[in-house]
Formats: sequence, structure tokens, C-alpha cells
Amino acid sequence: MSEQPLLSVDNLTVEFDTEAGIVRAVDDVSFDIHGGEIVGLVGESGAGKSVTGRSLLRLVESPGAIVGGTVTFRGQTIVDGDNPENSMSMDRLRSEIRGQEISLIFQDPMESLNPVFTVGAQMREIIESNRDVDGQAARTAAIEMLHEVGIPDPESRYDEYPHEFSGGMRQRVLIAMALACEPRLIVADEPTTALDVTVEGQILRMVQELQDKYDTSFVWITHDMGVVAELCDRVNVMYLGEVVEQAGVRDLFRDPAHPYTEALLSSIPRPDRDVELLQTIAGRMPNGLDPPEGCRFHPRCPDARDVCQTVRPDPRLVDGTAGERDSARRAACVKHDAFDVGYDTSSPLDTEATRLADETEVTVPDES
Ligand SMILES: Nc1ncnc2c1ncn2[C@@H]1O[C@H](COP(=O)(O)OP(=O)(O)OP(=O)(O)O)[C@@H](O)[C@H]1O
Ligand code: NI
Repeated sequence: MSEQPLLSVDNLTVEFDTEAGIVRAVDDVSFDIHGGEIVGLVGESGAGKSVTGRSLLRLVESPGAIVGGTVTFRGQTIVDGDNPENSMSMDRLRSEIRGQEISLIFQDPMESLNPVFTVGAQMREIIESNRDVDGQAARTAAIEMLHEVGIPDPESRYDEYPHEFSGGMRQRVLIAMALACEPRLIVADEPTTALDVTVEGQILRMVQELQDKYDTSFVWITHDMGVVAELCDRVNVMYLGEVVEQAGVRDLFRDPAHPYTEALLSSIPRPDRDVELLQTIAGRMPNGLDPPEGCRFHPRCPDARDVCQTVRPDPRLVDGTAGERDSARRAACVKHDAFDVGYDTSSPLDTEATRLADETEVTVPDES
């Protein structure tokens, strides 16, 4: 992909100034989104996915602040954490970007839907304020959009209130609202997580169809590698505020380059594997207040060696990048040659994760 990215995130850093201390929720994160792409942000709870998503529209709330890095959309600087005077004005951001060029969809539809107005009224208002159309045309466009996202009988549902819709239908409404202004980019923060898998699957397929039709780009935030597999073109795997792997989805699934990615992949259920054999990731994600020294994942990493306690890896281009597309493959793990910090000669660490890995090798013959 050689054309100019639609949106670039460069060295984004976001901190929360809490009573307990400063939490770096997003630490030096960089990625691009090209036109027509669906890019995943995946990782466990607390990885910094939502804060990253909100940062793209400068919606991080106090006590959080973007303290470093930039977000650039079509050549315009939405935010510059290093030189705030270069950031776009809030007025311009509100009138020209939010909703119009970039829309956000949240996990909880009630965060965006007002319970006291009908769905139709809310859609009409958004369309009227973002497009140059009168009330009647906005109504027609809203009904058309509801139809487009698969809401049966959209004309009568137009006059219903949000609580009259099921969870899945509400998320469809949100997607309709986001698409109604024909944005170039939609940031979707776990919009299907609360739904059952059948409804989730229907919505993911619908998003793909709409994406094809409108050529909208998406940032899709999820903790579920299954969703990534189904929906995304490329993915950024996040761990404790950092991007640890960045790859095309096929490359990522075929040959994960970071042990954390591997762990996430082995924790998704697969029809060809017994549930009991599912590997869970050892330990919990540490607290962002006091992240581990060296590689942040090393206390949970089955491949951890001495050197991982001291060297803090940045996401670098690694071997095996020659996939079928020219998408760069990056991993923040010193076991790759790109680092050359003596991983091969360093002694293995004795951690819960490395012990678990040993046990798994020894005690899981074909006894199932
Ligand atoms: N309002 C806040 N006040 C203090 N710290 C916060 C706040 N919001 C987020 N954080 C910090 O930022 C970290 C990342 O939060 P974020 O919501 O981005 O995680 P996430 O990856 O979206 O997780 P989840 O899957 O649970 O939504 C949190 O673990 C927390 O330390
Ligand atoms: Ni989140």
C-alpha cells in the first residue's frame, strides 16, 4: 500500500493523572489506516484500546490527556501532543471532522442514543446537521439507512424509541447513524461484544457488505481474535498501552510474531480443538501504574529469557514480512533478529508462564 494513509497515528502517548499516580494508558503507539481498510485494535481489558480509539477524535476525558505524538487525518493534524499549538481547533474538529469525516460507535448504544427521542428523530437530526438537506429528505435518508443496516420494516420502526429495539437492532441503528453522514472513517469500540454470537456474526457480515459498498474505513476495537479473523484486513495487537504486533490478518494468523499474539490465538475456541486443551494466558495483565521493567509481557511470556527483563522492545520490522501483500509486519519482541540483544544466548526465565509451557509439553499427550 503506497498511497497516503487516511489516518496516521504517530507515537501517540496518553496519560491519566490519578490519585494513585500517573498511568500511561497509551505509550508511543503508531499505526496507519488506509482508505477502505478495516484495521483491528485487539488486546485484553485495560490494554488501552478504547483510549487509543477516543484519542483519534480527541475525546479523552480528564484526568486523561494526550501528552505526546500526533494524529493526522488526510494531512490535517487533529492533535499534536508534543506541540499542542499545532493541533486543530476544537471548533474545527467539531464542525468539520467529528461525525462528518470520522464517526464513533460505542459498545453501549445508550451512550449514543437518547432514550426520550425516537430513533428516527435522532437520525434525522444527525443527517440534517451534517448534510445539506431538509427535514423530509432527511427522513427519507434515515429510513433508507435503517433499511440498509437490515432493520425490518424501517418506516414504522422510525417512530419507535430506543428501548423498543433489541440489543442487536440498537447496534444496527448506531451503525446506521454513523454511516448516515457518509464518513470516511468509523471507529467502532466493541460494538458487538455484548451481543450473542449469532447476532454478532450477522452484524459483522453486514459491516463487511456496507464497507464494500461505501468504501468506509474502520478501526475495529475488540478483545476477540475471532472477530479480527472475520472482519479485519490488518491488526494492531495491544498489550499494556503498547502495540506489540502489527500485521496483515492472514500473516498474523498463519505465523504470529509476538508471544502475546500467540497466546491470544491459542485462547480462541476452535472446532478442531478440545476446550480443555485451550491454553489460557498465564497470570493477569499487570497494573498500568507500575508496569514491569523490560518487556511488559515478560512475566507472562512462555518464551521469556533474562534479557527480556531489561530490554524494552519497540515494534520493529521482523522477518517473515514477505506476505502476499506489502503490508509491513512489526513485532516488539527481542527473540527476533531485528533486535540483536543476545536473546539466543540468554538463559530462560523461571516464571509461571515458562513453567506452564513446560508442563503443557510434558503432560498433554493424547489423553483426551
Ligand atoms: N477515566 C480513567 N481514569 C483513570 N485511568 C483510566 C481511565 N480510563 C482509562 N484509564 C486507564 O487506561 C487503561 C486503558 O483503558 P482502556 O479503556 O483504553 O482499555 P481497553 O483496552 O479499552 O479495555 P476494555 O477491553 O476493558 O475496554 C486502563 O487500564 C486504565 O489504567
Ligand atoms: Ni475498551
